Amino acid sequence: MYVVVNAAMSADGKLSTREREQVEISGPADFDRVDALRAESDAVMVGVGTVLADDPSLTVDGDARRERRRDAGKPENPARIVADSRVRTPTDARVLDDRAETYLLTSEAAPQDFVAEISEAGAEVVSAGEQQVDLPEALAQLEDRGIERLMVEGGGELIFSLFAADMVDELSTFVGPAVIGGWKAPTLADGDGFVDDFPELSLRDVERVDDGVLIRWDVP
Ligand SMILES: NC(=O)c1ccc[n+]([C@@H]2O[C@H](COP(=O)([O-])OP(=O)(O)OC[C@H]3O[C@@H](n4cnc5c(N)ncnc54)[C@H](O)[C@@H]3O)[C@@H](O)[C@H]2O)c1
Ligand SMILES: Nc1nc(=O)c(N)c(NC[C@H](O)[C@H](O)[C@H](O)COP(=O)(O)O)[nH]1
Repeated sequence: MYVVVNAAMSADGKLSTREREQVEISGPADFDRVDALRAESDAVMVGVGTVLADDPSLTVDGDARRERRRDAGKPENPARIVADSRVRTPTDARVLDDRAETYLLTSEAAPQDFVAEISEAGAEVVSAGEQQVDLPEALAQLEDRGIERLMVEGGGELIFSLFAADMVDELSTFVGPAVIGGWKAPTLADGDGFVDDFPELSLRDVERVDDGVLIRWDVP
């Protein structure tokens, strides 16, 4: 599986405010690039923190892009994946609508009645790990179901775990023209953080987009 992480951060490296309120960091050209990236992917993944904060739909916006996918014999929208160890996704979340297939990755710690409810609401539940989703195991199960190219949109906790599991192949960050600040505001990689053995990145390219900068890194 090839894993691309994409996120937008403020000039000071934050993904959103300390209230975890979504901020439009990207401009129109960057949002359009994100839509194209979604359309090129077999699945788009977020952590449940992002579902609770933003209620994203994670579908492809551009009609022509959805049509191209159909012409290529693919579903109109990529699958959606939510890492949600204990099933905190609300049953009325947009990721559970019928516009795309949705996988909920959970752990053995997920209450069985929540698992039943979320399956009834339309998600396919994949269980891996004891307390937290075991990402390598869960993503291997999804690879068996044909997900080869995965785009991850965040947030910071999930992105950290993917780096910690050495599962990221590519990182794109749009750095936008705002300062958000705040000790508690989510950053690109949160979780426990690394103290040594930092993942090394190799700079692929840098481009001016909207009023910010798009930086693309390979993770060798
Ligand atoms: N600017 C951007 O590009 C962007 C993108 C996405 C999210 N965001 C923002 O990020 C914030 C949410 O980020 P976050 O870090 O709070 O949550 P997150 O989206 O990273 O979700 C984290 C949650 O995922 C679950 N999870 C399951 N298995 C896990 C694992 N192995 N490792 C880590 N988490 C696992 C846990 O319940 C954990 O609490 C929101 O404020 C949202 O607006 C911004
Ligand atoms: N690329 C990007 N630039 C931003 O400025 C920003 N705030 C996000 N945030 C990502 C977050 O996950 C959002 O929730 C989804 O981008 C919304 O997705 P939908 O349009 O609802 O599908 N992402």
